[in-house]
Amino acid sequence: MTPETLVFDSSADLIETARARLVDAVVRAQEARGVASVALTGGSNGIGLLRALAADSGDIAWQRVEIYWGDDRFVPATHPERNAGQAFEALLSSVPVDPARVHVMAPSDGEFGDDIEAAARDYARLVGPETVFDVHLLGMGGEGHVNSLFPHTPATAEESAAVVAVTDSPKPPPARLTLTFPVINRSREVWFLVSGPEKAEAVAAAHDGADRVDWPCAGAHGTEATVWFLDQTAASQLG
Ligand SMILES: O=C1O[C@H](COP(=O)(O)O)[C@@H](O)[C@H](O)[C@H]1O
Repeated sequence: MTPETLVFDSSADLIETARARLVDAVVRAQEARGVASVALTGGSNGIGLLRALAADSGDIAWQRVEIYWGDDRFVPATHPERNAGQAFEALLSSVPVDPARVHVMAPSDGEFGDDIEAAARDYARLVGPETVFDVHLLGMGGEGHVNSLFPHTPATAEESAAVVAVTDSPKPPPARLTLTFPVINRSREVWFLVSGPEKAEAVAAAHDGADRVDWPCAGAHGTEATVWFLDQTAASQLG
C-alpha cells in the first residue's frame, strides 16, 4: 500500500495536523469498537503531539483509550529520559485516562528490578497476540531507527517476539524495551512524525523501499494506512 506523505513548513504545523487527525482517528475507533488503542512514541514530535493534545483533544473519550508505548528506556521510573514520564507530564496527568488502560513499560526500579529480560517478557504477555493498535505513532532517528529498533541489530530482525530487550542501544541510554516489527505492522495505521535535515536520508531510503535491516524505518507500515508527517527539511531528499 502506498504511504501518504504530508510535508509541512514547520514541525509546529506537522504537530497540529497530526493532533487533529489523531483526534479524528481515536473518535472513529471509539465509534466503531468502543475502545481505541494507541501506541505512543517518545522524541521531540511525539511529545510535542501529546502537548498539543493536552491543549485540545476534541471529542476523545479518554476513559476509553488503551495506551501503550512503542519503546521506553530501561532506567528508573523518575529518570528524565523515560518516554512514559514525559508522556505523563505532557498529557496523561491532565486528561481523565483510566489508569487500568495505561500500559507503561517497566522501569529499571520496577517490579522486575534490573531484570530487563523479565520486563520484556511481561510487556510481551500484556500485548499478547491479539492487541492491534488503531494508531502506532513513531518518531525516527537520523540512522532510521524507530521505537528502539536500530540498524543491523537482532531487535530489528526479530520475527516472533512482540517485545525485546535492547542492552546496547547506540543512542543513550543503552538499555531499552521495544515493540518489534511483527506488532508494529499489525497496527491499523502507522504514523511517522519526523522533522529535521538530519532525518532526510532515512526518509528518502524508506520511500525508496530500502531493507529494514539497513533503515529500520523502511520496515514499518500499517494494515490500513501508513502516514509520514514531515517538515520540509526532513522531506528534502524525496524524489
Ligand atoms: O530514542 C528514541 O528516539 C526516537 C526519535 O526521537 P527524536 O527526538 O529524534 O524525534 C523516539 O521516537 C523513540 O521513541 C525514542 O526512544
